[in-house]
Amino acid sequence: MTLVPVALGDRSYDVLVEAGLLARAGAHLAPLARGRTMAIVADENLLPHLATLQASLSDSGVASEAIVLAPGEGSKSWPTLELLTDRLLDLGVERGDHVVALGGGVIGDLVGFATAILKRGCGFVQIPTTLLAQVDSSVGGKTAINARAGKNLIGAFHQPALVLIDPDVLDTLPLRQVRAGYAEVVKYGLIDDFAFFEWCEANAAALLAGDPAARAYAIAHSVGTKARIVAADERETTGVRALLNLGHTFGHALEAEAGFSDRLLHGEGVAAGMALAFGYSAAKGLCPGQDAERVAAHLRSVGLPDTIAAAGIEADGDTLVAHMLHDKKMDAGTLPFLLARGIGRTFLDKSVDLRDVAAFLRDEAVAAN
Ligand SMILES: NC(=O)c1ccc[n+]([C@@H]2O[C@H](COP(=O)([O-])OP(=O)(O)OC[C@H]3O[C@@H](n4cnc5c(N)ncnc54)[C@H](O)[C@@H]3O)[C@@H](O)[C@H]2O)c1
Ligand SMILES: O=C(O)C(=O)C[C@@H](O)[C@H](O)[C@H](O)COP(=O)(O)O
Ligand SMILES: [Zn+2]
Repeated sequence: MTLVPVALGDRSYDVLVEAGLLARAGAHLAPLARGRTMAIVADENLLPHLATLQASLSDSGVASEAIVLAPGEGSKSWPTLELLTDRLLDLGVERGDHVVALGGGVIGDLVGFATAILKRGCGFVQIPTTLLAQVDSSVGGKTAINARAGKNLIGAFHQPALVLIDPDVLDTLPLRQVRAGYAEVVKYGLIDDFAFFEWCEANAAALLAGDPAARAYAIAHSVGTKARIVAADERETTGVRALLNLGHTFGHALEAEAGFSDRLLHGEGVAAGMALAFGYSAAKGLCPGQDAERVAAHLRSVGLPDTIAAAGIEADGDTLVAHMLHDKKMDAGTLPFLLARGIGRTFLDKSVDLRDVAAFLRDEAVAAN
């Protein structure tokens, strides 16, 4: 068992990582259940894992009620939030209860936000079931739904009370989803950890093939990095946590063009976005061109998109920049960008001219075609 503490004062919690943990989750959840029925929220693709969890809770003497939602990014929406909060209220969830989010980043973000606002805040537990959720979204307390204007625009910071990670549940995850999650793994190397990027280059194939040792290392290392960054800047106010947004300003714009649908998964948008951030940094002379090419080559080698075209998007630079104006990092009319001086040397640049970004994206789209 790997235990990663997330040190946030009275909001501190543990992340437990262990193969087979789902079948033993009941023992960890029973103290949070307080003898009451636990609500579990999952999506339709998680029914076998839901059954394992409910059996484990039952073995620990905890009754549970499942709420099963439609899978996919579309569930991070007002209608699903309304449906979910109504169901939780019907179940009589109290402020002292802990709702269990069993699923990927969609279920985690949605349940996190629902519990942040239900009765002005009740508890929740993350049991992430995608690689992306195990290495990133289940930790750190960013919760949200999407708005017509863009990604994650309605949300709250709300930390879980516990995160239980069972890497074995990834055995049922489709390869495309594993790849998308891998984008957030390699992100940690690109931000500030060149040695981890080298580990990724050497071990990506094994990780994507489900090798248990590669999985265990990637998850523990990623969660450790995320916990460190979140503890340093919980609410993204000092610029430290903003580093986790590498590739996301570009990526969210691409996701918006895809209509927040399965056409482009979040991790795929982030992969293309990171390649664009490195490409733009190289074009501005901030980063060696060979580093930008090395990042793009690695993403291509694992089957992730490294250009706007490879992401399946046809929008022009101005259209993409228009989406970026909704980015939550906007500050007094300027948009700070995560750029790079090299692999593992990401920084926040507050002097980027959006007209320049639009021109870069125009050129990039032409070059890739
Ligand atoms: N809060 C954060 O810090 C944070 C970080 C990164 C991403 N996110 C958000 O996470 C979301 C993406 O999450 P995701 O990539 O996990 O997608 P997801 O939650 O949509 O899950 C991907 C697909 O895999 C299925 N699935 C999940 N677990 C499975 C399993 N074990 N076996 C078989 N199928 C399974 C789901 O039903 C879904 O169809 C995006 O909305 C993104 O914005 C949030
Ligand atoms: O935890 C963070 O901080 C992140 O930025 C992690 C990202 O991978 C994640 O996609 C996050 O939801 C993006 O944040 P947002 O503030 O741009 O919505
Ligand atoms: Zn992300």
